[in-house]
Amino acid sequence: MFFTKGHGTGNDFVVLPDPDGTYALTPALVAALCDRRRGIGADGVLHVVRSAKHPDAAGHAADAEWFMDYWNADGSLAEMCGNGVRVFARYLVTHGLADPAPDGLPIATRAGVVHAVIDEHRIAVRMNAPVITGGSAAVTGTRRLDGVAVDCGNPHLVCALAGPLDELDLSVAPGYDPAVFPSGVNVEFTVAGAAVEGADRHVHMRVHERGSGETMSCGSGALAVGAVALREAGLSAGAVAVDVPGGRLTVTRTADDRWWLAGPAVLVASGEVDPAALPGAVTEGAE
Ligand SMILES: N[C@@H](CCC[C@H](N)C(=O)O)C(=O)O
Repeated sequence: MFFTKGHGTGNDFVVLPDPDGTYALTPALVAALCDRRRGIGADGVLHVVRSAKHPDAAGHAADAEWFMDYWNADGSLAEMCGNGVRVFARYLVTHGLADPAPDGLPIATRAGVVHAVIDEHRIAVRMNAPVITGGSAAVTGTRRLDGVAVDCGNPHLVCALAGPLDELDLSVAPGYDPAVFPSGVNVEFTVAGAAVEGADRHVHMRVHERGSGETMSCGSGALAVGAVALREAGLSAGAVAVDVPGGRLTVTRTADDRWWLAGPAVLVASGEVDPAALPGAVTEGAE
């Protein structure tokens, strides 16, 4: 299987090109590819397949040629991955599978079609509007933290802290209310930052992702954090700089209610992986 490795602010992915949808990926194969010691290692897999060739995206084929079939490192599927879309767009354009469109390259996801605007260093994605759905709480260590539930296509819980983020132990998954999040949740922990140029708000964030553990960045998580920060500031439009362990993402809500997620997206390596050499000699699903 041919692959490319890429990342957006340290949120890293194995990109698997399969335009005609000949792979039947399995959770075991995805988990083996993402294994950081015995596989390639990544937070998730971006399966690059034509929308028309995948049952989860066939309904979007008229609007978006390409479907980002996103898998978490544990082999679970997710509806959305904001950094993944940006790396996916970089892959399509770099490999001549799509042209950068000035009004945005459409990409189908399980949460609908989003649009990526590409330049040399940054990729901005027009995301679907995040929806604040209410309150809930997360438990980390001995602390119970109130948070705001946000639907970005995938579920998020944004918990603001007074103290430093580096005191949190995110090697253990935070507890959450399964009645509020029956399919699990990505949990963002935030601390307000000092003012930065070009942003109305500045937030530091760490994240524990459903299906991947603590990652260096989460684009949809940054979108959720941006939505909460703008709401708390009483702003109906504005920009939020979100600093994650892997760099900076910018979330912008425009006056006409468009939501943008922007930051770097980089391809770092390409190669071939032998599924038979992966942990558990996973061959099923890799033709
Ligand atoms: N890192 C991603 C989110 C990936 C999916 C998430 N773990 C989930 O299960 O919802 C991002 O950049 O948005």
